[in-house]
Amino acid sequence: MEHFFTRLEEIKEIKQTLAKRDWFLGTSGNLSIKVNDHPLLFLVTASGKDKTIHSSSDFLVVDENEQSIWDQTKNPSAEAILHKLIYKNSNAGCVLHVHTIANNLITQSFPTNKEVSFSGSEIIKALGLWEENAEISIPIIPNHAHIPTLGEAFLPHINGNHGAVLIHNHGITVWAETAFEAKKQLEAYEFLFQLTLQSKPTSLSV
Ligand SMILES: CSC[C@@H](O)[C@@H](O)C(=O)COP(=O)(O)O
Ligand SMILES: [Zn+2]
Repeated sequence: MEHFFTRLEEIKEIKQTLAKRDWFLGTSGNLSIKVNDHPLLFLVTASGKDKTIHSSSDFLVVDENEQSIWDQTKNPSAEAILHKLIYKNSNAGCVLHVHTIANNLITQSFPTNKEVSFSGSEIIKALGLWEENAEISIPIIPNHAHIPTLGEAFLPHINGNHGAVLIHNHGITVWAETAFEAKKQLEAYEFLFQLTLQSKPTSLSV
């Protein structure tokens, strides 16, 4: 139980920090953190809430079928299936999804089902790449309105315990083994998007 409350505090703190940055405009975004491996249980944001307002009912515990195990009065995030797929196919412990102007604009610059690559910035080290001239690539998938179809497009890109997928004209989903790492990586990606959009086009390649 101590483990549960520690995880809850971690994800609440991330929600508060990201809310201060206006990364949950229009009720967008969803966050989760794993609380048990077998059976899979994770805390995930309730669907459709104003995520800049914080209360004790912000998160639900859901199982591997994305069903709330205690509270039936609220629905889990509509995108809980993506979080579930990540937890079932990696050792990730935390998943963060945000819509920002920068991550939307980046997807508009490139075709879907391709990837966008970044290099030449020190912040790439925050993504775990320490070699000189390291390059990081992020896939861009179509924004299927049917969430199981979105899940099918997402699944092939879950290739490790940390990673990221851009959804066209929608947002980014980032995962990592810990909440600290997931937040750090999300911030590094958003830094790269903003840097690229505000720089000359030469730092961007497909
Ligand atoms: C209102 S934003 C669009 C939503 O459908 C979705 O993309 C989102 O990020 C938030 O959905 P939610 O069900 O609150 O987790
Ligand atoms: Zn979304």
